[in-house]
Amino acid sequence: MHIEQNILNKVNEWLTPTFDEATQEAITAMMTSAPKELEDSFYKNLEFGTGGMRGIMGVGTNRINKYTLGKNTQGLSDYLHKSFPNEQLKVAIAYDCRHNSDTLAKVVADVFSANGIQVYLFSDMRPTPELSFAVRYLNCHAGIVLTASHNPPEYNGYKVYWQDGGQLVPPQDAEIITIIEELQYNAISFEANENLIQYIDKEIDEAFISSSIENASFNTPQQAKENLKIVFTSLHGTSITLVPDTLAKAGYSNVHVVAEQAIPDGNFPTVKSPNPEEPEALSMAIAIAEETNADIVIGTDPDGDRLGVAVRDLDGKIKLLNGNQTMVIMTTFLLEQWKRADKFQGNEFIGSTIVSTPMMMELAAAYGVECKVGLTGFKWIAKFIKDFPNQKFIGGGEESFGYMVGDAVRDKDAVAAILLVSEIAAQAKASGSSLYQELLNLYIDFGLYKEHLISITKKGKEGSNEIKQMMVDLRENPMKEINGQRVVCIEDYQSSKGKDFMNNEEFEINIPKSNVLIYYLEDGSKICARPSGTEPKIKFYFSVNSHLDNIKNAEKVEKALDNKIAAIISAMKLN
Ligand SMILES: O=P([O-])(O)O[C@H]1O[C@H](COP(=O)(O)O)[C@@H](O)[C@H](O)[C@H]1O
Ligand SMILES: [Mg+2]
Repeated sequence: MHIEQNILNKVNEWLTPTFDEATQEAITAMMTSAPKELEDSFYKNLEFGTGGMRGIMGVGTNRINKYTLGKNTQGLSDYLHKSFPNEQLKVAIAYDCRHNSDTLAKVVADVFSANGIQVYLFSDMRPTPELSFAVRYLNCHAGIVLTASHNPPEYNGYKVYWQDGGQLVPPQDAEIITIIEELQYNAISFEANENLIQYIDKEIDEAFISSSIENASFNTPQQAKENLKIVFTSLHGTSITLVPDTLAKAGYSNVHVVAEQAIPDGNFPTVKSPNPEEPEALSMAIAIAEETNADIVIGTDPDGDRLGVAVRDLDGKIKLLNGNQTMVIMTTFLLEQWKRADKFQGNEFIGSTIVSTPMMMELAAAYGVECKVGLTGFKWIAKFIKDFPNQKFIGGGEESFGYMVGDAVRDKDAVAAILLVSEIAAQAKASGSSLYQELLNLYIDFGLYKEHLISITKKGKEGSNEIKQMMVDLRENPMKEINGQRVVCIEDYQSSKGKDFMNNEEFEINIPKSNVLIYYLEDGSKICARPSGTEPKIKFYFSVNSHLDNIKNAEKVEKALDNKIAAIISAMKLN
């Protein structure tokens, strides 16, 4: 196999004494046994994606290891010193349940401390939203979480937070990358200053739990809370450290924790994928809910920022909701609470993303609040809060099972979202309704919106090129008609240009550029295509909708919409 010279140059650098023996030995072995893997490991440097940097653990510039993360941290330390001269810099660090997350967290802490930066390091694994909270609580300049969220076990990652508690957004991420790229590996200071590393745990936990309860509790009577039977699973991840405690403190005593999945384990042994987006992830919890006659099933991803919810439908069958459905239920509930408490001042907003359900806009309009819509990634919702300090954020979410209540945490937060969804379910049950019934009521008011996501995995350098090519093909041969419906508008977020085919007018898109295409069809359907920024995948999002006149017809209408999505998928040759 031929490996390009520039890749070989990088490989040779990693065979010098700057790198430890184990690293050098691993590289030497790959040269003969796995040249393709060697190429994938070195052909580029890790990049910031939708949710920080993510990659497979191993040797190389395109892998997660102590050198790539050490270099990131050295670059970030330099950038912090430049951004805040003459200040005692402070950072908070958390990590998840993955292999090496704890040791990599210590490497990151060491490098920051070696650069004279005060470090607050969680003494054990914690959910990502707690880190966002801690950054603000401890007045830190930045924060890091060692996690690859729900990715497969061989992955790890580096989420970076700024002083507002939100993840880095452009152009700041590019500025930091420039500094990191200019650094040599031998410029990393690995020698810890232990005096600057302070371990944190209980105090932050208590503050975080109190804040979650304060933000996501809405006067639910104690009896209603006790009557709600919850099954909860942490899917071997971090949320076990806080969620049962938070639910108990909030008054929910009828909680069954899935014991087998409560054991943190980076192999995620009982699931194919620890991602609540995958219907299979909650199957163990759902089985327990069937046995115990529970009302609601809730599961979180390994870093505790996404949540999956399953509830009983009108026939009592357990039904998994998707991220869009939980998002509209939670948002409506919040808006309704604000309305009832007469809290609206005219400057409130909710937040969502361009690939999430358009129903969010309808909800906002109905309550007379603004819906700000950003690119994919919760960091864009957090940025709205930072950029519009005179407006009040009520809540917001995205299709990929993430939700945020209020602005104490500046990233999606499954801990607060679990409380909120429990409040909704408990209040609905107490009034003889159910969470599912509440969703159907929304469909009567706003139309039945059905969304679906397809992800096509394409790994490595070749896969990444194929994904790029698929996006190029979509741009070069714009679809005029899909499944018998005219394409009435196309938005290209890479060129920031849209075209309305009804009046043949072009328009500018006023949000930052990103490799995303959106098609709108004549019948109100919407299709988005984009490469994932966290995994080697291309994603296609479908949204269709229909009027619903009577709850009794919901199942029939939903089925018809499912069929429509299936027909669109075949028309686009994606199956
Ligand atoms: O993976 P998490 O839970 O950190 O979540 C991250 O990735 C998701 C998927 O991104 P992509 O479609 O680019 O893969 C984003 O929606 C989310 O906002 C981001 O925080
Ligand atoms: Mg996550």
